[in-house]
Amino acid sequence: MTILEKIKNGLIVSCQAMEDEPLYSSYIMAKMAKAAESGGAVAIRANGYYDIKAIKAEVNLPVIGLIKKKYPGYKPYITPTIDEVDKVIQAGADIVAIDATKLIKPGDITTAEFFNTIKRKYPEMLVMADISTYEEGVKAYKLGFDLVSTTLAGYTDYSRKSDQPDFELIQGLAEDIKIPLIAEGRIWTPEQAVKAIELGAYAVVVGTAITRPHEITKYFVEHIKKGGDDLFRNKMASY
Ligand SMILES: CC(=O)N[C@H](C=O)[C@@H](O)[C@H](O)[C@H](O)COP(=O)(O)O
Repeated sequence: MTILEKIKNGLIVSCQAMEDEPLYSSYIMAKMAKAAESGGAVAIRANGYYDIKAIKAEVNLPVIGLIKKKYPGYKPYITPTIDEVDKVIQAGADIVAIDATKLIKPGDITTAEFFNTIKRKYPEMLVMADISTYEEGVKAYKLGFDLVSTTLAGYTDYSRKSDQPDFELIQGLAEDIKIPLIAEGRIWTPEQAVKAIELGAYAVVVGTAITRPHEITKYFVEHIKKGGDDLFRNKMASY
């Protein structure tokens, strides 16, 4: 089975912790990936050379690798230059995810130029386009990317903001591009994951709702507080 066949209609779990997060550790991310594998995930999305390496050693699943790195003066931070691409591939990733927005990347190069450089150097490598709008998704498809993901929807200055997944974008791109469209970003419930697949997504990525316990805790605490406030108000109103 090819990698794309393996991930079809499945759940990809993003196992990422940044330096300022409590679970920042390649050991912990590898265990997170192991847990995701036991639960039936079809692939893992991971950030950083050491995390990717540790995860590849721990699980028998395809890994979508990226390296988040900020360069002064440039906005793209997901695998923004060929140096990060090299490292992602050296770590053993099966797919490399890069910023494929319209934003100019370090070295003043466009997504098209960057993509061509990658494919010249690594013709066999699957490259995922992390995009934020419909136009960027269509452009990535036309450039020859292997997959498109809605990763950056809501995270560029000019894309639609919401606390929900961008279902309109998922549906629009799934209909109009002839390569796998991955639904990613703010998917918190199984119902939302199913909806994304029903709208045409090839697979779904869930990160925070599975692998960022501090955010999951916050989500519960906020709901309890809000519920508690409403309850309190209702109680007061009844006196
Ligand atoms: C915008 C950005 O930098 N997204 C990153 C991309 O790799 C990750 O921080 C997200 O966790 C991932 O996309 C999964 O999304 P969510 O955690 O919402 O399920």
